Amino acid sequence: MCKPNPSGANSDAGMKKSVDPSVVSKKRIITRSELACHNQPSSAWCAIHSSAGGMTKKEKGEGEDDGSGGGGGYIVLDVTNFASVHPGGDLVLLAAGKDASVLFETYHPRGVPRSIVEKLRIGTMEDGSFTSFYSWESDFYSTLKSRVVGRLEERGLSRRGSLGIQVKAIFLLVGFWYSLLNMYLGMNRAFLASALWSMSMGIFAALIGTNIQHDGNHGAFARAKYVNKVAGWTMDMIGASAFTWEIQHMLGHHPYTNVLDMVEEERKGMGVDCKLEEKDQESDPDVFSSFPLMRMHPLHVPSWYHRYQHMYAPVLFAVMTLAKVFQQDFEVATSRRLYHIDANVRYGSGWNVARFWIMKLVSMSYMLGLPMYLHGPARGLGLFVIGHLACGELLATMFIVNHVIEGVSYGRKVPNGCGDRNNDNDDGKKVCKPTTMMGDTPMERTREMAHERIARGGGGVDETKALPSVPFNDWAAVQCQTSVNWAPGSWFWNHFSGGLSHQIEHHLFPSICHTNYVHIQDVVESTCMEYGVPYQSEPSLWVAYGKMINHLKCLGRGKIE
Ligand code: HEM
Repeated sequence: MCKPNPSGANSDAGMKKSVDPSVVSKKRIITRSELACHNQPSSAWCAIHSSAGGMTKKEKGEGEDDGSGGGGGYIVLDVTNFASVHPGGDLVLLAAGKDASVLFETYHPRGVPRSIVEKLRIGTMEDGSFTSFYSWESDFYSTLKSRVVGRLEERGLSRRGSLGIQVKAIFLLVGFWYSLLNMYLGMNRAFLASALWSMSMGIFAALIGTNIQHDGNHGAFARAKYVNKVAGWTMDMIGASAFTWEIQHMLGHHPYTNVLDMVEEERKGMGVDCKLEEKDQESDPDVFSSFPLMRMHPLHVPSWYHRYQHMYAPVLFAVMTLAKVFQQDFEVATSRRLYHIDANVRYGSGWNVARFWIMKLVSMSYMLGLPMYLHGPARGLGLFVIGHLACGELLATMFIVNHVIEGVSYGRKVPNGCGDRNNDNDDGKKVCKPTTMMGDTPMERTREMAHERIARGGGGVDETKALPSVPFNDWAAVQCQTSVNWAPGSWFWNHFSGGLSHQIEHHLFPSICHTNYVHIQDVVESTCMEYGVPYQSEPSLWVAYGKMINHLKCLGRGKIE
């Protein structure tokens, strides 16, 4: 329940329209539950780490040292009215009601002027409101940003949109509708012919998902926000909800890749489901959404059947999109939450809910209803399922290898320190070093190697320079520890996968169009090397797939707890 606050800014009236920041003291203390109330398009407040705002203590309005080193506290912005003028469109609303530091940092490679942040600022979060997994102290990410933006400018490339993505989008849309049409028209031919067209439709749907909607919803398909919106809607065109995808992918998976909140896991184990605003948002839904069917995180309790998960995983992957279209979308739209993530920011609006139902109805009528009418109920249903199986298999194959694979790290948030040798954390924060399934810490290994390289000199290394300090839980460094590339530098695979083959670059720069990843890959890799941060690449999709299956096999045996 949302409680009124002393200033009245959060009263019922306050919920209807945004607060005029000029009349609200920037020193006003805002609680976590108050922030959580402003979680809708009609009233959207978000918290960002004060260092994300790039502000000094004086600018924060606190006057005195708060002990945060300029980066410990959180400021609160009211972005309700700003959404209509925001260059990234209504993506800014995704931040509503939450700690939006990661979104704020990652979607603005050129930064955001302080004056804008100050204008939107309405207060400061109560001390201790959030305990984040991440550190923002190192200059690793800011160096990456300036080098990547510099490279794109040098080559005359736009950060968002490209001719390549637009031509490809037309080809994929034509391919999808042409396959669907041929599937309809095959009613007097052998079932096999229609089944092949249905598979083709499924493959085009998967590629629309990774190439058009993915960039569109990340704000990377084009410079114009309306074009991005339409590109994002292609998700609904292929039958799934773009809103649910945004909640799961942009609010869950991207900011908190492979991180598991152990308190929530413990609660779940005991059957306790506390209020949304009391839940920790820092947990990646992608690593636990398939549990207990599959064990994708080393801290999940293994069951006997997980021993066989590497065998049945490819079958489960294939039904993945069916589960999204028929179960997850409806559950999220009606409950307005996805696991621990508040989905009100999208499903709290009547227009959005109407759009959800209309698009479901329309897409189901041409993808399922019409084939059933033309081919008969059983054949029509069969064709629909065949299309989805092809779509699900391709999507999962290209996606899962990026985060569930030998060598990749997993993070965990725990209540009282980590307690084991590998994970002693010296700063009292409730985070542990990301480790692999085997318990090693790639970050430590990479930094040791970097120190040795520096000591040896040569190989382009400046031995007069010390290795820059990067905490193991630096946000950008965590992305490099938890994501893996395959076929890096390959123009073809980058285009085919919609940039999934350059997953490290994608996680670091989600708002940069995927056609640019081949142009920035070497910049990211060399900066990682310079800073002693892991950068894992597999030579091809096939090698990555083999390693993913092997990894699932080991996880299934419950080798490491
Ligand atoms: C929280 C307060 C936010 C403020 C004050 C803000 C402000 C801005 C500003 C000033 C720009 C223009 C930057 C430039 O020209 O390089 C911008 C661009 C953008 N914003 Fe935000 N933003 C906010 C949150 C968000 C969030 C939460 C998202 C995504 C979920 C987002 C996505 C984008 C995108 C995609 C662009 C275009 C980036 C580009 O041109 O490279 N913004 N924003």
